[in-house]
Amino acid sequence: MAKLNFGGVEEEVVTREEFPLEKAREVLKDDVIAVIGYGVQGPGQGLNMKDNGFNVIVGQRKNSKTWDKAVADGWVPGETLFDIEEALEKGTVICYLLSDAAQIALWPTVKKHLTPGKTLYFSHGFGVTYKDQTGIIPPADVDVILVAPKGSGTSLRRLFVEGKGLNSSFAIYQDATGKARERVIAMGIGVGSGYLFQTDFYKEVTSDLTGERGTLMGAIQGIFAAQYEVLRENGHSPSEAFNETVEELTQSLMPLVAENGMDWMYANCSTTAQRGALDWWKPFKEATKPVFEKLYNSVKSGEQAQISITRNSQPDYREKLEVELAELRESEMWKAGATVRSLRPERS
Ligand SMILES: NC(=O)c1ccc[n+]([C@@H]2O[C@H](COP(=O)([O-])OP(=O)(O)OC[C@H]3O[C@@H](n4cnc5c(N)ncnc54)[C@H](O)[C@@H]3O)[C@@H](O)[C@H]2O)c1
Ligand SMILES: CC(C)(O)[C@@H](O)C(=O)O
Ligand SMILES: [Mg+2]
Ligand SMILES: [Mg+2]
Repeated sequence: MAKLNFGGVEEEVVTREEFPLEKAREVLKDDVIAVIGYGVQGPGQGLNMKDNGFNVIVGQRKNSKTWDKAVADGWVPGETLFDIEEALEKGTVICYLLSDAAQIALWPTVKKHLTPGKTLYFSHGFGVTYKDQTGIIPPADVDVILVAPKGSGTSLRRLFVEGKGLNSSFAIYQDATGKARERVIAMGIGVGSGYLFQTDFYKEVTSDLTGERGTLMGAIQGIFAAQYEVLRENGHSPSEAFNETVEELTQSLMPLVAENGMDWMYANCSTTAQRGALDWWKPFKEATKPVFEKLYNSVKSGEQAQISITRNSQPDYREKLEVELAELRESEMWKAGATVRSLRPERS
């Protein structure tokens, strides 16, 4: 593993150079990798592994939209696409990529097919960390591993196709074969990770649940909405408010942050902007830190997991989510956003 200095802290990471794809293929050459579930991660990881030369099959409910999507993506019924039980039977590595809530309902079926020597693979520490709530307790004679791409399965696939890669964390919960380490790294390389950093199941789930509720998804929408509202309440037009809140960030400034860090983005703005940003980031930090602390505690206590399980286990959870997503989509801010996006020169 390469030792690198992350802001003064030494960490070990696994790069593609030290664990090349050929080695990953060699490690898993006798395996049948069964991707169970074809939502967001299923297609990303499954297609990347297939294109990387691994022996991959998909297990999905027949007569479902996602079965049809799998067929459209090139998986062949009876050859590489099976119903869930058949895929569980054939797979030696079971990639459990159903939604976290659905993993609970299907667990007794999965467990039945986890014969000694098989590998149970997750992309989230959720199921086993919150085992008191999920009932997911793997048998002792299987390897239990995790590769969690740090981003959407959609980006995982897109970046792979572009010859790039998302970073992933990896963890070992149970090493029954003594080979779990090389097998988890081989899976991580196989799904198209740019590099891999080690964690454990607990740290993965607590950081991941915090991140997506926080700056990655929840907090960002909250801050956008607050600023947009203040601008509108003070007489600014929707296009001005949207451009000054979202469009400039995603189109101009975040790419600069991604490329070379925050100070470099600041340095590419006016001295007036820099003065203001340097003065104001601290009050924003102070105002939001208590919310992040509350969030982290709610994750740590298992409350966030329980909410997710309860809400996403209801038979009509999809319809209810769709109503809430539609509320966002139909808000003035995001409707203004749709118009702004349509005006991007590359779209016209
Ligand atoms: N979405 C992401 O990009 C992402 C990123 C990193 C990690 N993860 C993790 O990867 C795993 C899979 O997440 P996802 O977002 O791809 O899942 P998802 O919510 O898209 O659902 C995956 C599949 O579960 C199926 N499903 C739902 N309920 C079912 C049921 N009762 N019986 C059988 N199948 C059912 C759906 O049809 C779908 O094919 C989760 O552990 C998640 O936390 C997801
Ligand atoms: C893509 C995310 C937010 O990183 C993932 O954690 C998820 O749950 O979908
Ligand atoms: Mg997540
Ligand atoms: Mg995540």
